[in-house]
Amino acid sequence: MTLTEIIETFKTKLNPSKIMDSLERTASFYDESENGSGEDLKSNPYSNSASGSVKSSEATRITLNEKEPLIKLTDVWKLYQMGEVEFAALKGIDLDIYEGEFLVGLGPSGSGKSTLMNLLGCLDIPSKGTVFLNSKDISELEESELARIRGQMIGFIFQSFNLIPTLSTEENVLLPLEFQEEDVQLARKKAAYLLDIVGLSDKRKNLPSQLSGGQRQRVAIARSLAVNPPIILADEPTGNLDSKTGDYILDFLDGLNKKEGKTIIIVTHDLEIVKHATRVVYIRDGEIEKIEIRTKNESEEIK
Ligand SMILES: Nc1ncnc2c1ncn2[C@@H]1O[C@H](COP(=O)(O)OP(=O)(O)OP(=O)(O)O)[C@@H](O)[C@H]1O
Repeated sequence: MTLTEIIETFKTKLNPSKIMDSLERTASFYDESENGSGEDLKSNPYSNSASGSVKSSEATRITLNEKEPLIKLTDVWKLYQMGEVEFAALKGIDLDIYEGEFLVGLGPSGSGKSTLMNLLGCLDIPSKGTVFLNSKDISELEESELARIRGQMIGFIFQSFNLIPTLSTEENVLLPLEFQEEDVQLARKKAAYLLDIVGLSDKRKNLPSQLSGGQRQRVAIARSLAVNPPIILADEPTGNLDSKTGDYILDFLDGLNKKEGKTIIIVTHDLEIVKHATRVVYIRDGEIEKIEIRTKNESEEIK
């Protein structure tokens, strides 16, 4: 199925005209470039320099100063109604996350890690308490405003954020750029560049079903980086991966943190991930059990 055919299918079912217009422009660009434009898609479209970095030249500090948290949770509760019974998945979480941290949330199954990630990623709002993103109370924002901020600021590497099965690897990476109304030609250069840095240039035409689990995870990473967000949230990024692919992904995220200053937040069961952390938050039964600050030496000891 060609991209144009996929768009026609979507059109008849959904008809979100703005997105469709944008996708159509992409399709026409594809059709033209299929004939071979000979352009260099591997030069870094995020930067004027050829440093091989995702970092854009316009990347700047988000918070006013380093003492101000990028994300702040105060007395956050998440309650689920189970028939007559109310279940507290999070019980009064207080947590400040600063720009440039590599924060790992560790906890057993059912401790509330994914619930916490949904709140940190502004995908959900707390039942009680407040989540501030760059000093803005997220529950006071309109859904459209929240979606816009989320789209610009946060890249998600979640197992549940599945790739769209009918779109190729490259088209999946292009999607967030379409939502940001990125110039089609630049968007395509960005997608090609990102697929190159996650080592999947040769798979750009493949559908997700034609990729291994680790390759799909790498596409999800490329997609999460497409809009060059300053915050990356990852829920079990190494889950179901062989150790080699898992290490590759963690080293990649580590590089984004150390070289690009991106804020990385990961929740996991995987103790191996701790060695990359600047702080480890231990979660148990919906509460923070303890927080550990890690120095470089401690991180190296674990290796
Ligand atoms: N929509 C929901 N309705 C009711 N209970 C829920 C809901 N979502 C999560 N829970 C419960 O909240 C608790 C925390 O769930 P959560 O998914 O955050 O845990 P987790 O630490 O991420 O677990 P895992 O490591 O197994 O993914 C669990 O007891 C779960 O059953």
